[in-house]
Amino acid sequence: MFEPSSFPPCGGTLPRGIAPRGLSVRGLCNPHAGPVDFDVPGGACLVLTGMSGAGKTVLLRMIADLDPHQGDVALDGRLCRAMPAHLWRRQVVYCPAEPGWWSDSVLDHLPDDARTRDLLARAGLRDGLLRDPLHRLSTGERQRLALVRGLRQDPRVLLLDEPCSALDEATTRKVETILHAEKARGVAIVLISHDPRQADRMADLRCHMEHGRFARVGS
Ligand SMILES: Nc1ncnc2c1ncn2[C@@H]1O[C@H](COP(=O)(O)OP(=O)(O)OP(=O)(O)O)[C@@H](O)[C@H]1O
Repeated sequence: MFEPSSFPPCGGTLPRGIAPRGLSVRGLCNPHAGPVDFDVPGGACLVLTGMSGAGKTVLLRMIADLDPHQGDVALDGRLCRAMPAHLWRRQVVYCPAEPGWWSDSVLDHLPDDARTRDLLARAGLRDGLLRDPLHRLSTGERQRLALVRGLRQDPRVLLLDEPCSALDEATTRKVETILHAEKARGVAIVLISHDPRQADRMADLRCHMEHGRFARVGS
């Protein structure tokens, strides 16, 4: 059974000012983005903005430990580099702008149970979609399904790359209601959005990226 607490914090003194709570990022960089430093407490949403190519996706992929990087990322003072990758990614869930699927069957990706059906309903998705082949689903349906798949892991951190880019206004609001509920249960969210109104509705913290760096930081 997975026990996050079985990975101890790094002794009494955490390296380079890493926060003892929430998501903490210090000196994170690779050739395409960074270095950046920031903290997202549990229950808060950092909205990441910036022009196409600014480095937003690269930043999320480094936090998820999917791209090579230097610097430190920690959750509740526990360093990513001190933890097996699969355990890190079970807690720190990345939902890409274009979700990947390893089979065409929705049921290969998430179980048909009450929790899934509840999440589907809250995301505005019909139950019957569980029996459909993935290639028949719309872009927006696949986008929301990927979010449901991520939420099924009960993440501590959600890294969301334009999760509503294919959605209409009403469906976007349903997804935002889900994200507010995740915040209320203490999940830290990093959300890439090109929609200023969504940023206003969701952001507790804001960072605007230019050329791989944070050009503006605010709340
Ligand atoms: N593995 C790689 N090799 C070479 N260049 C890369 C690699 N990964 C990312 N880049 C480059 O880094 C830059 C930042 O890419 P990134 O995908 O993070 O942009 P973005 O801010 O998410 O843009 P968008 O809003 O269009 O999604 C881009 O110029 C991209 O081409």
